[in-house]
Amino acid sequence: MATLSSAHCGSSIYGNDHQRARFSSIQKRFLRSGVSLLYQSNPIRNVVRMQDGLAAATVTPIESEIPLKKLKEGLLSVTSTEGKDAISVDDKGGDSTVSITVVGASGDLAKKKIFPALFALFYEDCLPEHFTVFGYARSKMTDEELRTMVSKTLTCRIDKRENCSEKMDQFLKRCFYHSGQYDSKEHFTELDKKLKEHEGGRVSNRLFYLSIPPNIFVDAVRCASSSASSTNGWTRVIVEKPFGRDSESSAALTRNLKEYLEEDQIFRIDHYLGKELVENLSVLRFSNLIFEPLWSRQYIRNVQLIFSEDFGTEGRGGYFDHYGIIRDIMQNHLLQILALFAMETPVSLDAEDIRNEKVKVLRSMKPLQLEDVVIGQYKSHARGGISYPGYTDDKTVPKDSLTPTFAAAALFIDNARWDGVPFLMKAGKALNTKRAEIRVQFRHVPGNLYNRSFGTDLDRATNELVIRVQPDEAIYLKINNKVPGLGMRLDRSNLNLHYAARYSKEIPDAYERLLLDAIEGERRLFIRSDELDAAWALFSPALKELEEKKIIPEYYPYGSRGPVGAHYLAARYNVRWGDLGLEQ
Ligand SMILES: NC(=O)C1=CN([C@@H]2O[C@H](COP(=O)(O)OP(=O)(O)OC[C@H]3O[C@@H](n4cnc5c(N)ncnc54)[C@H](OP(=O)(O)O)[C@@H]3O)[C@@H](O)[C@H]2O)C=CC1
Ligand SMILES: O=C1O[C@H](COP(=O)(O)O)[C@@H](O)[C@H](O)[C@H]1O
Repeated sequence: MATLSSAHCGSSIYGNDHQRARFSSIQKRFLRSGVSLLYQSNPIRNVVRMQDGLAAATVTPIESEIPLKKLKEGLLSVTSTEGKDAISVDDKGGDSTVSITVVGASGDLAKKKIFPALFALFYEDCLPEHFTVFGYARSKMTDEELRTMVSKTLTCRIDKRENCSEKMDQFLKRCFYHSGQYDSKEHFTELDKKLKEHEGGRVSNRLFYLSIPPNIFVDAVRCASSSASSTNGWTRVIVEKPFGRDSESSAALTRNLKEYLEEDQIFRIDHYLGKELVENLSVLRFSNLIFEPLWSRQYIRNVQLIFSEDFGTEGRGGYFDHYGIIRDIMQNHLLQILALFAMETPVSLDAEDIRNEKVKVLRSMKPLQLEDVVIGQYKSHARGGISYPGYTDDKTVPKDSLTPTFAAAALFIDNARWDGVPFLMKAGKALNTKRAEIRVQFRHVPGNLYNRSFGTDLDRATNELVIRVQPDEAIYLKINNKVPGLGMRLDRSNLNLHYAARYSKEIPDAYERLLLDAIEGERRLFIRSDELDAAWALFSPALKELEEKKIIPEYYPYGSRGPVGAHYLAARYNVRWGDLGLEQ
């Protein structure tokens, strides 16, 4: 019997019923050929994967009596295309390899996030046995210089420091560099040659991470797909945002990418979907009976999605000025959270089932109305003897720029569950705090016996569920509680799940989860093209109007709480921002 060893990298999503059912049908066919498989949830080590109607399994036999006569090196790889009802046995011998090419390796995101995430996966033993990392960019660098650059950004987890430098050395030895233009097929052909050398004749799987400015996405994809695609394994491309700047440009980008790639090869990344607490949203809601019955207009008064940073656009003003905060944060990160929050129960945890539900929510929403948006821009401010620059003080930003660095918006979902419930978003740079959170404010308790204890301010008495995505991850529920003692005094207290106190394990960076998923072919946390279209349809008209009418943003001092207009907007819907209370 073939057995599979267990590990910790894959997620239990692979163990859902639907996938188990598919696996069991493949298992039966295996049995006919004299091999039995055990279902195993870890897809990397055992390479047991179920994806989009395609199920694939690679099994390393441990017991010698397994009848795998026709296979070399004890490896069996089987793929089955659902629907076509076909199983092909691949007996090439040798296993597969994954080559990860970071296109734009000299850039900020590559250094800050991608290489460190790859190292963390390596450290955790989550990368396949045979993998290579290639940096690709125009800058001239040797392999050694890339390694030196990368090494400066690597850290080991606080809870895992053993063998740290040894592991870093091992990882760096797997990193290589190729210098080339993004629009040169010839240069990608050279890369292909190098990749092949490292792949050593194994089945080659290739992941390209486009960490470059969006205007060169299509050039890079054209060249990579024609000159450096895998010929016998998969080729996938991770595309970074921005995916266009409105409906038209986004559709054009999708069209152009699809000239060279199939939709299932495109992994549009929204790193907020890789954050631990965003991933936990569905778990919280669908696996706890106490929440799901409350998850509707009947009990929820409003939902707030809040993002704030306590620094400005420093260093990224050139990019930012072309997009602004609505495109940078709201149309993607906050809207994705909203869709996950508000979707109906998916048929299963399969990527397509989840994404189908997200699209339905997005398509049920009313496009954002101009009167439901407030925009702001930070101005310079001196505090404690330090002077903080205004947005337009950045040399890469035009002095007369009207680009919003802050926005608040009210959105509505026109469906039976959410009719009339305001979903308020607020996002800003250069504010007084750094945080991202979801706040769910519940309705007042009808005929509350204890109303007298709260006076006229009933808002103070309503329950609020806060999911603090970052920093210092937590989920807490504000409840009314009797202050211990002989009297009858109530206060507001928190039932608090504070991650640092509850879990000793360091929370992985979002990019780790997403890179691992892309390697595994798990698409659940990536944006499908119809989701993207629906997301742009909500924001494009208001964005166009804001720009055409040259609406002047409300100026707010660097480090403040942002424009007061945000409060008026909330008040119009009878809402008070939850992050501004005395006890938050
Ligand atoms: N940085 C961040 O925090 C985030 C970035 N992103 C997205 O990720 C992608 C990469 O971001 P980031 O690393 O900041 O980008 P960079 O501006 O640092 O660009 C990455 C690399 O692309 C090359 N490059 C830059 N400008 C041009 C140009 N005009 N023409 C050709 N090549 C160019 C440079 O490499 P070389 O000159 O060596 O070829 C550069 O090192 C972008 O799409 C960005 O929007 C998304 C979220 C956050
Ligand atoms: O996508 C982006 O996200 C970052 C914030 O990401 P976080 O994980 O640090 O919260 C933001 O600074 C940047 O402007 C935006 O492009």
